[in-house]
Amino acid sequence: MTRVIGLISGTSVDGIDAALVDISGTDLDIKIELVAGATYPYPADLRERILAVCAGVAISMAELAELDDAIACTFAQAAQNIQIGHHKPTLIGSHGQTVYHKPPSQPITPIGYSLQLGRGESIANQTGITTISNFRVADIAAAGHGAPLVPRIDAALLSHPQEERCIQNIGGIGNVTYIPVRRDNWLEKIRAWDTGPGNSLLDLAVEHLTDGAKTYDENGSWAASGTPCSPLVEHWLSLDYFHLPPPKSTGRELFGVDYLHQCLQDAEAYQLSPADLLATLTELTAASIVHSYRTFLPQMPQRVLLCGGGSRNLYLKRRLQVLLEPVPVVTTDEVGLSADFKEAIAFAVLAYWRSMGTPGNLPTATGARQEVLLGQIHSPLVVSA
Ligand SMILES: Nc1ncnc2c1ncn2[C@@H]1O[C@H](COP(=O)(O)OP(=O)(O)OP(=O)(O)O)[C@@H](O)[C@H]1O
Ligand SMILES: CC(=O)N[C@H]1[C@@H]2OC[C@@H](O2)[C@@H](O)[C@@H]1O[C@H](C)C(=O)O
Repeated sequence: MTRVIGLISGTSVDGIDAALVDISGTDLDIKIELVAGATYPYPADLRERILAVCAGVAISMAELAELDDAIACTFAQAAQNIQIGHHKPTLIGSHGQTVYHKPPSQPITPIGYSLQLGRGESIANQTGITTISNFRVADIAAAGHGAPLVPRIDAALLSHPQEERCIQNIGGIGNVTYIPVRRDNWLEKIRAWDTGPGNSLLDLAVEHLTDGAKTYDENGSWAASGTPCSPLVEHWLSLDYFHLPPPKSTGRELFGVDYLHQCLQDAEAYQLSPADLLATLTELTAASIVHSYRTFLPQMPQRVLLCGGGSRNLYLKRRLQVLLEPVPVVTTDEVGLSADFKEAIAFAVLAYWRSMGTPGNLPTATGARQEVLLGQIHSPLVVSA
């Protein structure tokens, strides 16, 4: 058994999800136990700086270096905090903070680009624990998107001998892993891609409507008091991304501030109330997820398992249930895997696999030419007495 810490801050940039996990077994036959999980919010000024960079604000190289290390410090602090009261882990898997993601586009740029800040060498030195980071670069070097990487962990932890499942993460961005029944050549039949916006546009809209007083629509109650505007959703669904066949990945570069401004402009013609606007943006998330299943899956799954912060949005969950009828929609908690900490657990597992020489990507998910080892290993400095 190996005790590992998994760390990630996702595209919502709300804070660092940390999971302390005991892992045993090999490759897809692993067992995990979540010993502790916690979210450590970013200090407000650091969050603002990250969001500005994500939105394309220019910074100098010196500022970039400073930001990289400020993020590494908060990640190292999260790793220190999650260990309190527990035996020390031997490994950290840190995703870091994505600040830029450009998928490959054939034939112009066959190699994509994805930048995660919060350098692993700094986390290793601050914690005294070997840290694996930069998980996306090896997949990108193999002509993959470098995302989504969680599908192989979904396959290991959530596949089923009799049930076809979709695992739907709803973070800032949404992503799905379709897992056929676990038999024969099931691994080759897994499909995965980023479905489009998760909470990113909703969060930005709530901030805009409340002048920054609120950052998200708690439980989806505000949207639930409105009505979605169907013609607008139909119009938004005509965006190229939703019709692009997988493998595909996206980020705040597409579904960020500029896209929301376009949505607000489109909405003016319909004179929507704030609640109607939020209901319409929520519907875009739900409809784009379901549209992508109906368009790109070999068949509809027997069950959908939700995870990520958006699984707490009860209105969004209800809309998904209605659009997916008769497929049941539940959360991964209901099958024993934490919906809040699944991504952090995934980076603990990726670090574990890297330490054992096991590949972490699924070429059918990322489009990479082959399976590759993911992550760069950073040993802590040995301080001589
Ligand atoms: N109780 C709640 N009600 C509604 N929405 C919620 C609730 N709790 C969290 N969320 C939403 O979930 C978001 C955070 O989700 P999560 O932490 O899964 O995203 P992320 O990991 O940053 O993104 P990604 O998976 O794209 O990298 C919040 O920004 C908010 O929009
Ligand atoms: C570049 C990047 O950070 N992508 C994230 C983002 O957030 C959700 C979705 O888009 C997913 O593709 C990915 O994260 C998860 C952890 C993944 O790689 O599976």
